[in-house]
Amino acid sequence: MTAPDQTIPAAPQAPAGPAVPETVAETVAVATETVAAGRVEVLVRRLDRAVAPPAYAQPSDAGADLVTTQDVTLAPGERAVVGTGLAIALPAGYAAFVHPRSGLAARHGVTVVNAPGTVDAGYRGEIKVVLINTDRSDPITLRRGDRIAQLVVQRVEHAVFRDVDELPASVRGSGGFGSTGGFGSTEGPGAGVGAGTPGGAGRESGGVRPRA
Ligand SMILES: O=c1ccn([C@H]2C[C@H](O)[C@@H](COP(=O)(O)OP(=O)(O)OP(=O)(O)O)O2)c(=O)[nH]1
Repeated sequence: MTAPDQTIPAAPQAPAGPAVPETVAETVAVATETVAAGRVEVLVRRLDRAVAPPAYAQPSDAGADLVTTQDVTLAPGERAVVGTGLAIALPAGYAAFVHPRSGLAARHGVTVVNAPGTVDAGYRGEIKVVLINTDRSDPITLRRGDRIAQLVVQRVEHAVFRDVDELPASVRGSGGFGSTGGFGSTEGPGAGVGAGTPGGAGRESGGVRPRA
């Protein structure tokens, strides 16, 4: 494998990202080091060889930056599906989440429509970012190599969904959006979305009753 001539740095101001192992021995060494450091190894396939693997700009960052592989101009209110040039294989029990970058959001109103986008462990296609320009007057142009989003890798539980007739009581009950007050809600618990549905807010009935 030859090194790419022109790699798009994932985080230009950050220290260089992880070196890409070139041989089997290097790959094994990197994997061993990763496990020893208590980190999860994520295999990255660079569909666009000029794109570096995702990198954390700071050691304590939760998200690794993703870049766009294309120039894109978004008019006010316009959205676009943008390629990152990367595909990954996550270990079973993990997912990766495509989050907006706060700086882009605060300065330009650019965010991720489906935030956070969910990348399933079994997905092998290119990671795409669904961007939208929420600014009401200014278009924005993003250039190939610009950092547009961040990828957060997390362990996820697989639930066993058990069908029951009643749920255990809780302090919140079925009080939904806004039921704890604020934004004009003056009626307290039970006023929010969800109140009044079967088994409503403040319900006192007891434990789980399995479906007969
Ligand atoms: O921001 C995102 C979100 C998803 N994906 C990829 C990875 C994910 O595994 C796949 C499907 O995403 P999701 O399950 O969210 O989409 P869906 O609309 O529910 O599609 P599907 O029916 O294929 O699950 O698309 C991305 O590349 N970027």
